Amino acid sequence: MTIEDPPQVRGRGRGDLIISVALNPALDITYTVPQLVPDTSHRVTGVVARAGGKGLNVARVLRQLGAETVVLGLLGGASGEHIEAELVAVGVPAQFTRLGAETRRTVTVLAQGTATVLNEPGPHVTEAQWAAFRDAFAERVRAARVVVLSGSRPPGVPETAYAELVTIARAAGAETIVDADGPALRHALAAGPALAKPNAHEAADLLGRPVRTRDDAVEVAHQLVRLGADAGVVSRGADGFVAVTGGTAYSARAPERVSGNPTGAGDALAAVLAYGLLTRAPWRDVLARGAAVSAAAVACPWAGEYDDDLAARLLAQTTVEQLDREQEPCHTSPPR
Ligand SMILES: O=P(O)(O)OC[C@H]1O[C@](O)(CO)[C@@H](O)[C@H]1O
Repeated sequence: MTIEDPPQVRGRGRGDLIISVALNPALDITYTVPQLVPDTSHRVTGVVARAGGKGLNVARVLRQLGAETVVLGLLGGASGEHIEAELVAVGVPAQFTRLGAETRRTVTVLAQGTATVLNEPGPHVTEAQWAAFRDAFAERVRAARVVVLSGSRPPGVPETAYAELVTIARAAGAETIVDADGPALRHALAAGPALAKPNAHEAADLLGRPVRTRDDAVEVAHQLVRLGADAGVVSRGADGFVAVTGGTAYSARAPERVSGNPTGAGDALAAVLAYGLLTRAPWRDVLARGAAVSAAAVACPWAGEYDDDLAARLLAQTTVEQLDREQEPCHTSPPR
């Protein structure tokens, strides 16, 4: 199956639910300083604390897109309570497996158009807590059509975690998007997700060298497909992203550079791709919308939302370029 060929059989009368998995949510602290200078102290001119982590950002954008979504994740301590209260306040449904330890914080320092990000590793998760989460996921995924698996794993969650969740989701008839890196991405690819979406930095590991150019990104997107995904998308920050499915590569980019906070732009792209899988919109339209919405997310000061008006204006001028078809080797395995 390629992304362009919608599956003929849908689930057992399931609705339009998209699950966004948040194994390592975070209280995202964003500081603004006039200038960031290492080895000096700084007066912070702006402080914002918001519920974040990739899974939460994806869910928020899905909600803004009009999708029905629920966050499934792991949470603990006072920052966990803050996160849960905030999700209730913004109307994003969530179901968390409780941890004894404190949910992490991340710190983003905005200065002169740059964003410096410090991500804590997260709380330790026991085997029993991971098993409890997996059971809750297996139950809930039966009602879902699409699952987004994004972000880092807290200590204690195995590197096969996303692979296990892809396998459970596929068995339940739901499609999966994986946004991860390192061994977690490799294992998840082998489990056959519908789509993998690392950024260029995260994908470098698969190429064995930095992903610098568009050609590098195309090469590694093909690699994502060879390793098991139906489609591979590699995001390249302000340069947009490349997407490969069915042996064909596409490049999409917003028509202008948007200044602001790029944190969470990749999460906005993952949300649009998930919504595209759900609606089976034409692939090119999904890619154009992904480029417009992720660029419009940069205009918002915090991760997990995008500027609606800007997204509509950018979308009207976004073009998706089809690149060369890859020459398939003779020994490729048959499509699933
Ligand atoms: O899960 P990680 O890969 O550690 O990334 C977490 C961070 O990334 C963001 O989700 C932005 O992509 C932030 O909200 C922050 O929490």
